[in-house]
Amino acid sequence: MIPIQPRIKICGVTRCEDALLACQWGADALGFVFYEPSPRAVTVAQAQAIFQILPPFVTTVGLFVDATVEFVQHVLQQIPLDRLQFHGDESPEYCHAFARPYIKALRVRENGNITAAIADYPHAQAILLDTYVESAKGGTGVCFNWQYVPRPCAKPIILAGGLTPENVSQAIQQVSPYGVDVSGGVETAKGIKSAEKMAAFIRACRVSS
Ligand SMILES: O=C(O)c1ccccc1NCC(=O)[C@H](O)[C@H](O)COP(=O)(O)O
Repeated sequence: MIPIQPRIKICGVTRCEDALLACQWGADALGFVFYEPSPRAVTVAQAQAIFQILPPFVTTVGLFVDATVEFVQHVLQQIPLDRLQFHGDESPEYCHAFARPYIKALRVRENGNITAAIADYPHAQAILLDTYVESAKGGTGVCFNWQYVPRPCAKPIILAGGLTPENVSQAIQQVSPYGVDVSGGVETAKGIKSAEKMAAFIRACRVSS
């Protein structure tokens, strides 16, 4: 039987060289943060420069946090994003209104039951589970207890939050997610990806599946 390999998304890409290396090592998707307070935020111009050098067959994901409809549309008009990712408190109606495939991020709290929250987003293509941290909306480098991932789940699950080359293998074995998403765990500084860490992360994903 062919083993099921989790899809790998490298999030918070800000530089052409990091995007190219991530693709070279075999990342399936790249995430671009359109949320100004984030240290990993990109401008439309930065994202356009990266898109010009991307190879084919890599899914591009635009990440927004409680953005205005106008801002999301403004970005969509200028950048051919494959997917939208909503990482704030966006309603199901808001997420669906763009008529684009989207990923809804939900942040898992201590002892949190997220099954009901997942059911609130019937049109989401996948649910990304990240760690609830009061002071930040995401990209915290903090893991949640993977026992809280509902199994089976009505939607494909993308596991995020504090994943690293060291723990991703254990995460995949425990959760069997559709995909994994990493930001801080493959960086040398916020927004600056490490070639070695990206390679190690992707290798660990492939070995464990
Ligand atoms: O990366 C950010 O700075 C960020 C800010 C606000 C909302 C979301 C953000 N990132 C979302 C991601 O997709 C991250 O990959 C995910 O939260 C996991 O991050 P990490 O724990 O650093 O791997």
